[in-house]
Amino acid sequence: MFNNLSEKLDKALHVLKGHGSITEVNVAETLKEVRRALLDADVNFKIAKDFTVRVKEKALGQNVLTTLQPGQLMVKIVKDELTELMGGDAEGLNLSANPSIILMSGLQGSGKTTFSGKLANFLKTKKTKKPLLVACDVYRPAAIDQLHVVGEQIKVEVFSDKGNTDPVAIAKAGVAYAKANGFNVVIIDTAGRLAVDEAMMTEISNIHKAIEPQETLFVVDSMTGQDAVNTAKAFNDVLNFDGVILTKLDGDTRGGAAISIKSVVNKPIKFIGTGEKMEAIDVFYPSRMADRILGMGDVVSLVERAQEQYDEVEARKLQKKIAKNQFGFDDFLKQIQQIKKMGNMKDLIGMIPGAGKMMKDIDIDDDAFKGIEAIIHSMTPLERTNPSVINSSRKKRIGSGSGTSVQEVNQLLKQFDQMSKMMKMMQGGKGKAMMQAMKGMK
Ligand SMILES: Nc1nc2c(ncn2[C@@H]2O[C@H](COP(=O)(O)OP(=O)(O)OP(=O)(O)O)[C@@H](O)[C@H]2O)c(=O)[nH]1
Repeated sequence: MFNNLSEKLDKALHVLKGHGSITEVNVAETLKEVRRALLDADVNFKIAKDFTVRVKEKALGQNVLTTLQPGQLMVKIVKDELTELMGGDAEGLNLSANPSIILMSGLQGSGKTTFSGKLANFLKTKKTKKPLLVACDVYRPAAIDQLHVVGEQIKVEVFSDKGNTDPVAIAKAGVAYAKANGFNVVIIDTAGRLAVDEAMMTEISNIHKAIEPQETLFVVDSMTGQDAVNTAKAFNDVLNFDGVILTKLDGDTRGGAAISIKSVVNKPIKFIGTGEKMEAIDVFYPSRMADRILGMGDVVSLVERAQEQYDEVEARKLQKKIAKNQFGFDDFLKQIQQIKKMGNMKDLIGMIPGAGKMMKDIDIDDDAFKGIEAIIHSMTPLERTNPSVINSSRKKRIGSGSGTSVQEVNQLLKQFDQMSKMMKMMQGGKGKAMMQAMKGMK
């Protein structure tokens, strides 16, 4: 996420981060570089210019150069301004009505259908709501099918009416169905077009008038940069929407949309989409995003994601197994699956302060665990619970079964052995011995 921008800002702020004396001249030079970095990230020219002017004014106002740690203060000012630019505080959804109606708008392919599913899943699991999805794309039957597939996947009911060509009527019928059947949130997925056009705007505005949603959300593909901002403006002029959803932030987006959208339409970004899976949704926190852009990581979100996957009962079972030396490959597999549920690896690593920069040239694919999983899947139940039985002929069989080499099998066995020892030590509180063991690990 935003690798290029992070790298450029890091370079721009290098001097201020304590790598040289700070003078009025290099502060000015730094700000010029910051502006260049923002422009390269496709941030609107005026926004980038105003941003640096504000940072400069603040720096002057706080007499940065005379403070004890001018560099750090400057970085803080940049961070605060970046946070402010992206919206200040996080803003949630208004779900006070029963049912609360949420209308999705946006261009075709922006990710409306996917996000509708993600949001329904999010509200169901986190806010214990009972959502209903309503399919209002009357032009593409495939779009209705897609929403049904999503609904099945997350176990949320989908309301549709395939023969009906009137999206307003479907939306109204969907809301009536929700009221009659005890759904307290209605998420209405609408049809998008390839570009902003009058027919689409009239249609969405008619749906909007007819159902009076509590939340009208505008979904936009962050990869489209400045176009995203222009489209947002066009939709906002017609719908006066309540919030923006930025999708595809997991890709190689330059970041311009995330930074500029709030100041152009004066509406908060409420959620971001970070992948194709239903779990790849995050509440948008401007301050955490600023931390990430400035390479400071986002430990809070990382811990939150870990907590979401944390199952106390399972954790206790695991603890007992470790204590009894019974931690096997099946348990290991479960752990891997839990990590995978937390999101894609590059994204997770980017949340660790400093790690994003360190790992920027290393290609971490989402299937980083594929080899390990294949090896474990090729083991027999006995081998999984009791790896010591794995002799050389078993290793050969596992290697050919998993499409890996005997060396790879050996490597995994060795790492697993070291890890088991380490976990045992952690249980016993033998910190020093654990450090010794860790030295031998990759
Ligand atoms: N990588 C990534 N892909 C996404 C994300 N959100 C959606 N997609 C993908 O983007 C494509 C378009 O998403 P849809 O949800 O079908 O878009 P839509 O806005 O409903 O499009 P129409 O129904 O055609 O109007 C699909 O292939 C999704 O899997 C995201 O956050 N990250």
